[in-house]
Amino acid sequence: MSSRKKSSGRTILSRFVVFEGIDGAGTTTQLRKVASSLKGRGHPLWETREPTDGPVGVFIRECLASGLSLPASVYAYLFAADRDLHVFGEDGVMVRVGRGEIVLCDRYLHSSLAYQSDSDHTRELVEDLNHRFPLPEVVIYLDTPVEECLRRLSSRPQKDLFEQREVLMNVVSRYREVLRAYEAEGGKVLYVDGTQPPDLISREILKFLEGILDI
Ligand SMILES: Nc1ncnc2c1ncn2[C@@H]1O[C@H](COP(=O)(O)OP(=O)(O)O)[C@@H](O)[C@H]1O
Ligand SMILES: Cc1cn([C@H]2C[C@H](O)[C@@H](COP(=O)(O)OP(=O)(O)O)O2)c(=O)[nH]c1=O
Repeated sequence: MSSRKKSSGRTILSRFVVFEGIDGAGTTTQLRKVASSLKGRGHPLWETREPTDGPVGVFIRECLASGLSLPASVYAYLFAADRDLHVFGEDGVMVRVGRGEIVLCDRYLHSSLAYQSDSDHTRELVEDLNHRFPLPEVVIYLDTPVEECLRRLSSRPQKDLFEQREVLMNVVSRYREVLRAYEAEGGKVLYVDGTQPPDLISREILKFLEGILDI
């Protein structure tokens, strides 16, 4: 099955599945559970994440962990640079979906649009920097209230730069716009209640994916 579909000009990559949500929403937990289930069914898949474990991604994580308050535009450039290698690199997303793998990715360009677009100027910059990247076939959005996320994050040894109430409240409202625009471009979104027990969530996600991927 072709890995590329055109919709409104943007390439939509079949078998490319992205997990999104604010910090603490449960994306890492769900990606791991869904990956384990799909591997158990014999599907070749790649578990990946942004920021990546590549050189730019590692640098970004160091900046976030240190609380380095760079302008949103600078983070936009950094995430886009990390994404370029992640998507177009020799062992990246494009190559892997092209050879039939399912790619499960914890965060993608939707995070840039939600976290870095804190003004009209940066929103335009983020859109410019990300318009050449292909879109995933599916986004799984973990809809978990900010207060619940903050409660979960409180058990972490340190808070990253964006893990603050006011920041996350703004990110949630931007995610809504971002995902509506993605759906208008032909993307499929599953909005799942992130406060449910983890196993219930992953069962809901797998049921949704069974209807879309040939799994
Ligand atoms: N559905 C859930 N209910 C309660 N706690 C959860 C749930 N999903 C994840 N958690 C817990 O919340 C914390 C953050 O989960 P994680 O998957 O790392 O979130 P994210 O990757 O979105 O930041 C972890 O301690 C995890 O065990
Ligand atoms: C991919 C991406 C992540 N981020 C942010 C979201 C997170 O605060 C941080 C790191 O993501 P992550 O390691 O997924 O943090 P968490 O597990 O708490 O969700 O990077 C952006 O601001 N823009 C982006 O484009």
